Amino acid sequence: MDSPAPAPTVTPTGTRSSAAPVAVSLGDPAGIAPELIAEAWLQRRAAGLSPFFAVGGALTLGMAAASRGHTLPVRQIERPAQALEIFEEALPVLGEADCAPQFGAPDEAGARLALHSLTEATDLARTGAAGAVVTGPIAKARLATVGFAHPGQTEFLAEACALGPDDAVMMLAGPNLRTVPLTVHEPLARVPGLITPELITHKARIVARALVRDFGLVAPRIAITGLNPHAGEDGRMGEEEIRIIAPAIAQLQAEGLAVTGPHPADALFAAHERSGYDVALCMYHDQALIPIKTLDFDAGVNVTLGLPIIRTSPDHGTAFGIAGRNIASPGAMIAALRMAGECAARRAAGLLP
Ligand SMILES: NC(=O)c1ccc[n+]([C@@H]2O[C@H](COP(=O)([O-])OP(=O)(O)OC[C@H]3O[C@@H](n4cnc5c(N)ncnc54)[C@H](O)[C@@H]3O)[C@@H](O)[C@H]2O)c1
Ligand SMILES: N[C@H](C(=O)O)[C@H](O)COP(=O)(O)O
Repeated sequence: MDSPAPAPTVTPTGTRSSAAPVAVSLGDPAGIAPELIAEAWLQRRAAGLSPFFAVGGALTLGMAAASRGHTLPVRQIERPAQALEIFEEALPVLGEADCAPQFGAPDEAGARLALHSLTEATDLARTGAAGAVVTGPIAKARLATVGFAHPGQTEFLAEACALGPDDAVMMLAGPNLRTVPLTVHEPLARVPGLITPELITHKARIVARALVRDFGLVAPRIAITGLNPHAGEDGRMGEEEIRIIAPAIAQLQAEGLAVTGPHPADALFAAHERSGYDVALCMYHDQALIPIKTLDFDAGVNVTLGLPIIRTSPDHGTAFGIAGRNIASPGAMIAALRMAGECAARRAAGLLP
């Protein structure tokens, strides 16, 4: 692969000094999010986490911690800023919305609490009362039953920030890899019709800007995949690469971005290829998410690029099958909290435009 030199990075200083605490939404309370939020607070010092607070769910969080054999000190707060004062002693919880979940058995009350917590946490980040929002995983089909009309939280956040759905870009980031799905929660049969040069250039520009602003890369290298086997093999296995993807890449290169491709996706995630780029822009959901969840499941973070606010989430879902059983690993939740704190500190320090 055509591999430019590694992009230098700018590192923020004082990543624990973000002015406002991080707001955490509960996700589906019957899933693993509450126990992992509790576990992350218990590990806050060793993990070096910035202060955070949960939006609602004091009882839920206590029950979730108990399912892992912990007694969790929880303290109600009335304003986000109070989280900074008490974070060392107790897990701050803002608001009294709650339920008594049966772990592994999602219900309507839980879906309503999840939606309320997500909405409130997002609002707090939008107004600046929270420095970032970390969202617990939701089951989209269950939230749809209580009025959630979006394919996922990414599109919900875009609308809450008065942006179009394509202006909020999903990136999965782990220690070994960053990937972006160009098309996201779409049936596979629709994907070829959704891939356009405009969508590729639009999302690639958002990715490049965000990797500079929020991740401190100086000149991010973006590898763009093909859609078809062998990136179309010169048109013998599909023409999207020739008609759509290559012209978009040429346009981005003309703008001075460090973009390569279209790359055959099958080999792009091998170790020797990964050192040649900072992010892979892939054509559809599973092309992007299979490699990262295979390589980095326990430390993978879903981060939304292009928003005026910072939003991260663990890469996993609700995992109802293991909720409340002291099995779920807190690694990705801790990584999401850490990344939110670091990105908030970068923006607060104004290191980069
Ligand atoms: N950020 C989000 O909101 C988000 C992300 C992915 C999936 N989901 C939703 O979650 C629901 C379940 O999706 P799924 O089953 O495809 O994915 P999942 O991530 O919930 O589970 C996949 C597998 O990984 C295991 N697993 C998940 N998290 C784990 C952890 N922290 N430690 C150990 N094992 C873990 C599960 O037990 C399961 O075997 C769906 O409704 C989906 O929409 C939400
Ligand atoms: N596509 C994501 C995944 O599989 O991990 C996930 O569904 C989360 O999407 P939102 O952040 O848009 O809810």
